[in-house]
Amino acid sequence: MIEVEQVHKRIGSRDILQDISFTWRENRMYGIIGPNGAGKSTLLSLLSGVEPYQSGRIRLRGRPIEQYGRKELARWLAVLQQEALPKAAFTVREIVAMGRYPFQNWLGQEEEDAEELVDRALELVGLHGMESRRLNQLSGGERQRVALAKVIVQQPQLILLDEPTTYLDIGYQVQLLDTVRRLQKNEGLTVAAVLHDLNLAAQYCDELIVLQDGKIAASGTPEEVLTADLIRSVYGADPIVLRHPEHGVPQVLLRRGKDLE
Ligand SMILES: Nc1ncnc2c1ncn2[C@@H]1O[C@H](COP(=O)(O)OP(=O)(O)OP(=O)(O)O)[C@@H](O)[C@H]1O
Repeated sequence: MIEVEQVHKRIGSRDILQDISFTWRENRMYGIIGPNGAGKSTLLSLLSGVEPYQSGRIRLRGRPIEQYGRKELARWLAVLQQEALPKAAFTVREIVAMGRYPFQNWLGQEEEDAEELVDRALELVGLHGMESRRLNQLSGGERQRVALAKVIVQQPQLILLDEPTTYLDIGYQVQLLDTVRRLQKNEGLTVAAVLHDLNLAAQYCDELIVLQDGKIAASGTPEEVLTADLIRSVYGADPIVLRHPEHGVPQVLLRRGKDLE
């Protein structure tokens, strides 16, 4: 689905990403983790085709990403970014329906019944009944769910999520990631999410990539990657790593400073 080969991204005189290589397959959920400023969002922008890079190669379904037109990319790749929602006072329903733009002809018509898709997406994210509310009348968490519904109506093969759980309380964090994971499994999609919460990353992702200073510090299954040593060396925190009592995946407990004992 995605092949990234020795990609290098420079902004000004700074190397933001260096020597990035990996292959992502269909029907998998990938997590991108790492400290602030490591290059996670930049990597996601490169994969979505909106950012150029200096050297290396990104191939989507065997074709270099540069060869795709905007609309063609949007027909099978969707990015969840709350900041990318329109600022003006559109209704929830209007915004979610905007996810169908790539499928419309120049008259704004399309073959699929978009209304039905919008209804289903609103239902899936629990926003049914709020469809005529305006975006500026919603909380951060509700807006995040609008952004997910807009992604769902796009019916993408690949979903890129940039910190999707920001603004969400723990109940909605689990609900959002459950929805994404169910969709990924039911439709056989590829999903990649930048996540700060290592415990959620371990529970939802098949594989993780750890970025540090623009380079891949580790990659593999959560079991392989989330060790106390790795977390210490990448984040400078000294954690306790346990197994989840139900799922067996690694879970990270933080320790406060020794002087506070
Ligand atoms: N337009 C830009 N101009 C200059 N530097 C930039 C630009 N965009 C990003 N950077 C720098 O590139 C580095 C990587 O940024 P990026 O946003 O990809 O990191 P991140 O891992 O997503 O961080 P965070 O966890 O804080 O969101 C940072 O040091 C950032 O300051």
